[in-house]
Amino acid sequence: MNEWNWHSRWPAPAKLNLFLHVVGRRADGYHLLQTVFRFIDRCDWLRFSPRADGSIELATPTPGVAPDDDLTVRAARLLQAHTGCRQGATIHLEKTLPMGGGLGGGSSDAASVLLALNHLWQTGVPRGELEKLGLALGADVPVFVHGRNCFAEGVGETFTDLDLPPAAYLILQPPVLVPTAAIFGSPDLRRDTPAMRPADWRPGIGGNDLEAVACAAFPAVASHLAWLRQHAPDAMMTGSGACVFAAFGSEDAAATACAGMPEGMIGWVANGLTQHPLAEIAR
Ligand SMILES: C[C@](O)(CO)[C@H](O)COP(=O)(O)OP(=O)(O)OC[C@H]1O[C@@H](n2ccc(N)nc2=O)[C@H](O)[C@@H]1O
Ligand SMILES: Nc1ncnc2c1ncn2[C@@H]1O[C@H](COP(=O)(O)OP(=O)(O)OP(=O)(O)O)[C@@H](O)[C@H]1O
Repeated sequence: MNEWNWHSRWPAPAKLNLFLHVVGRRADGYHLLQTVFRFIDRCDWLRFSPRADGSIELATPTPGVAPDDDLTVRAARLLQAHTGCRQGATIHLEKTLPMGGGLGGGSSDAASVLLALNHLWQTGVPRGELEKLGLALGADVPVFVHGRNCFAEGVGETFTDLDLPPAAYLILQPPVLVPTAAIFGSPDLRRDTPAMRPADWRPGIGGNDLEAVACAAFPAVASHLAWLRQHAPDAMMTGSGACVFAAFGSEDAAATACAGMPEGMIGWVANGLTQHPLAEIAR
């Protein structure tokens, strides 16, 4: 795709988990999931400048994250190490997505860095190999590299692609940062939901097994969910929280519910994407 170059502004879209079941646990403690990932049109944005000195610099440090720990920097260095590439880059990251929001913001940033620098450095790593590389950075990174809405299994790295109908979502952003590891580590988490066949899933099937634990630990998640359920009974949490969302029949209906939010509640309308905006790169 020739239109992507060093002058481009690269999107890193958010995801929603349209359902999320915990169906088991691996020996290393990671959980076996079944989930449907849907990309939405709310994004972080990245720009890159080339560097001849081979170093990776983040020009816009993320508040609360040391630059060396930032998933963007770690992704760029991982690609360098994997390919032996001697080129560097300065990364500019414009954050829109909340951290610890269950929208996969940091994971999406990392995936877009892998896709963008693989293209800009011309390192030619095939997408399937990039997905595996991404898994070393986090369980949510591979799906953003994969680029298709899908039913995911394993720890979230085995995909069955899905064509999802258009949908408008109202997403509420409780003012808390939910630590994913603490939710998965809770003794109260149910880990034995029976697995389903990907072909049997339809929109509306399944809930989020992490929701009860997150609501108990973070009352703001519970109160936002309770408010949203008055307008849309199918509302649920995405990922390990904190954000909660519901699908509406139209963007107008979602916007009307959004306009009725109580003072101080943060929420916004987003549309489901048919695929990741970088889905065709490196395919
Ligand atoms: C909840 C989801 O957002 C659903 O899409 C993801 O499963 C979380 O993916 P992520 O944020 O990329 O998570 P990671 O950074 O890989 O893992 C954070 C922590 O969550 C726990 N974790 C994560 C994923 C998984 N399938 N099982 C787990 O038990 C592990 O304790 C891990 O140390
Ligand atoms: N570029 C980045 N953007 C956001 N978080 C980052 C970044 N780099 C590192 N992090 C760390 O990753 C943590 C998780 O961030 P992220 O926004 O991916 O959470 P999340 O939306 O809950 O993701 P998930 O849905 O994957 O659980 C943050 O609390 C932060 O410490």
